Amino acid sequence: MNQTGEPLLDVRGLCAGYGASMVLEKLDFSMGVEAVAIVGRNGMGKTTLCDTLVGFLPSSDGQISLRGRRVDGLAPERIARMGIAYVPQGRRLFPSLTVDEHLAMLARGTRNKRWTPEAVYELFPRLAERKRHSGGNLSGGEQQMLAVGRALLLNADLIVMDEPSEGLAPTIVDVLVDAVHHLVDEGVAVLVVEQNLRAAVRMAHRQLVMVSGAIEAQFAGDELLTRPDLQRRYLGVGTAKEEIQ
Ligand SMILES: Nc1ncnc2c1ncn2[C@@H]1O[C@H](COP(=O)(O)OP(=O)(O)OP(=O)(O)O)[C@@H](O)[C@H]1O
Repeated sequence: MNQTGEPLLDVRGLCAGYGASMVLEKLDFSMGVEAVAIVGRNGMGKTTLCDTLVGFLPSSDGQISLRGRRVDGLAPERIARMGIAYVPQGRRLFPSLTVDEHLAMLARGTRNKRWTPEAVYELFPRLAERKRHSGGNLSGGEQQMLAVGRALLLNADLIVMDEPSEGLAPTIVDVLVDAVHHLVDEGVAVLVVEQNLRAAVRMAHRQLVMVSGAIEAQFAGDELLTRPDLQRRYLGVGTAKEEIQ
């Protein structure tokens, strides 16, 4: 919330889907300048929510507001300019462009703005060492850092990340967790979809559980991690030790 009590992002009664098949069913949530995780079983609509928030998928009903301004119905480029950046699953980088070139492409017009390629290199020193490597030659973790760096160069108020820890080594997940905390300290909100519950809990103090296209429950801190009964009920996992990474 800001000083006027208005949330950064407010989602009300959001409905979206593919043709006749509705996936998001009157979904509600709001968030301030904080990190919030969306967790849930496969196929519950998490990626559909991300795609709808950033305008890749049109909503069929409901509202999405960023600092009180409606963004639903706008084109993705417009939503990005208004302050929502997307780090999609799979990262979508250009295999033949170098790290520097990826960042330079978005750095135009970043004068006097908080996030510059230099600031991204400071946040991820590993990327600075790889400046001249092409996207196709980066490790999964480096690709993820570059994808987050690109989103930062849009000087967004909110970054939506879909499964950022997927396929990454634990030490690289640690770097991402630190980066998310740093971003929030810098005033950038992060909405992160995560299958990895441990990573979700470490990145975000507040976790929303998505069931069949709606937010069914909300947890804070590490309660979900320590409660196998809740994991079974909401995430469909067996025992915490066996299945939570
Ligand atoms: N392009 C599409 N066309 C039709 N149906 C789709 C499309 N993308 C996703 N779906 C369906 O929408 C539902 C929600 O999928 P979504 O990918 O949003 O779930 P998810 O919670 O992100 O799961 P996962 O973690 O497996 O990606 C699923 O039933 C899926 O089959």
